[in-house]
Amino acid sequence: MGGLRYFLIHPHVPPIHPLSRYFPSPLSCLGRFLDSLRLSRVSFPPMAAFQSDVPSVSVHPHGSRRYGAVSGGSLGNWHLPLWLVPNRSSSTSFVCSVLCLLYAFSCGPAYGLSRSRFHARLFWACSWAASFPPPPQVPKSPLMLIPVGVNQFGRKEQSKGTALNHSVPPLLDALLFISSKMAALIWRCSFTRAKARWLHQRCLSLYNSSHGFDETKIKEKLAQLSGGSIDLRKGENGIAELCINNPSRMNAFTGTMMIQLEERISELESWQDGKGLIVYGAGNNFCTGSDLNAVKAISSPKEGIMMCMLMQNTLTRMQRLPLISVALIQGKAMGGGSELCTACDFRLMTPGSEIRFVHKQMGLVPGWGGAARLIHLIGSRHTLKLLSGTLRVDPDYALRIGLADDILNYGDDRSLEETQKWMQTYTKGSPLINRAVKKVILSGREKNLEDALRTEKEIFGTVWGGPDNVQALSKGTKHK
Ligand SMILES: CCCC(=O)SCCNC(=O)CCNC(=O)[C@H](O)C(C)(C)COP(=O)(O)OP(=O)(O)OC[C@H]1O[C@@H](n2cnc3c(N)ncnc32)[C@H](O)[C@@H]1OP(=O)(O)O
Repeated sequence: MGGLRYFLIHPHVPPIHPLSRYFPSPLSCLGRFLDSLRLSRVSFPPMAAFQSDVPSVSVHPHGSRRYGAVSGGSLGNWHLPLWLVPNRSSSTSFVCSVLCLLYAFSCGPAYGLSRSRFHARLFWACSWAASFPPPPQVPKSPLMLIPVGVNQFGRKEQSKGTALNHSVPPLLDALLFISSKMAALIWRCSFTRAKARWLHQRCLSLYNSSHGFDETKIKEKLAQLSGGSIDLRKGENGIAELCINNPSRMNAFTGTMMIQLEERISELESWQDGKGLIVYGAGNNFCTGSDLNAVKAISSPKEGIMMCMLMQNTLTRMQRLPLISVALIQGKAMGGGSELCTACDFRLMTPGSEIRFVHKQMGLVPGWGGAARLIHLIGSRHTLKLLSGTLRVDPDYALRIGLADDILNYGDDRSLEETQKWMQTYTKGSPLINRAVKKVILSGREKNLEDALRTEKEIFGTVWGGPDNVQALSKGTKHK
């Protein structure tokens, strides 16, 4: 056993990039896995900074007799300890080299270096280092990979180093290129997935553990307050129907219903064929807010805030679905129920129905995001009237102040069918184009002008030359 064949570049500096807070596990898992392969890991103490960007890599036996080592030089101002891979079979070594590169590539961006700068530096230093020979005890191997290392001893040890004249096997370059490409590809895929998860968590939701939101704990509590259900039916026409189903309590939200609502919204988030969503209540009432029994059971302010965070997260995610959403309001929409209807894009009211923000009479203010959303819908003056006066908002009044978008003809079971018809005008065309429309509205509503314009451009890019666009052009569509 003797001699270095591969080693891994492992940034030693503490994570500084914000993303590294959210992705500790893939990197550390890979690191731990590499450790488990019993590679020799050499960690140099952190250095202050390298003065020069010029790499000076020297090759010399270092540390142990069993492992050759290469150290010294500068990779920007990075301090990079090494993992040394002793001689193993070619296949193990190859897998190790891919893992090492994967790790190195993953660490770069996570440690705050842009991808292109990191790659450029890595390759530059690698090719520089590769032009040096392996330590004398290392047998020549076509699979021998990148001896690169940077540490504060680099310069000191250069003089001690054994620089040998040795040309790199030409195959090395090719293998280095292929394995680095493979590693980059794997890294890019995993990073994209992780990024998507991260965006989903951080952007669609409002609260996470960094805000003191303990989702598991509040869900455990809510799970004890059972009754009712939230039912989802995804139609083949791309319109989903979400039913608040607890008619014996006028569709008031129990704890389990709050949990189920979040689960249904997750389902809708991954429904790629969806265009629209109708939210309605079972048995000719919309929803009368929190189940008063649940309100009593979670009466401590801390738990109340947690419940409020959960519901705000869920309703914000509902509002941010790429689906055109409509609240069908029959009977009563009261308290949290009135807040729920403000999280939809449109509100349709049946004759005799009412929306009422009764919170003040309950010694509360809206907590599911209803006040903030209502101000966006009808302005702060009308919102103040509705909240402070706990006014009954009938369909005419709602239409007048812009809270409702239409009054339906039927107040019974036919109202759902009528809502489906009403939706047709707004959900014509493919899911792709409908979702794109909703996305531009969302970005325009939630982002500042510059960011919204950029997002609009990106969404435009997803439909320009797309199937709907091509079809419209080939039909010679005229807008008479
Ligand atoms: C941040 C969220 C804050 C909140 O949402 S706080 C909750 C706000 N909601 C309320 O306060 C509604 C209280 N309920 C009422 O005022 C009345 O029940 C309501 C809706 C005007 C209907 O009155 P009526 O037509 O006379 O019918 P009723 O009172 O006999 O009710 C029928 C059954 O439904 C029940 N119910 C209605 N709303 C409920 C609720 N939110 N929680 C728990 N149970 C509720 C009510 O208790 C009654 O059940 P039961 O027949 O007595 O077993």
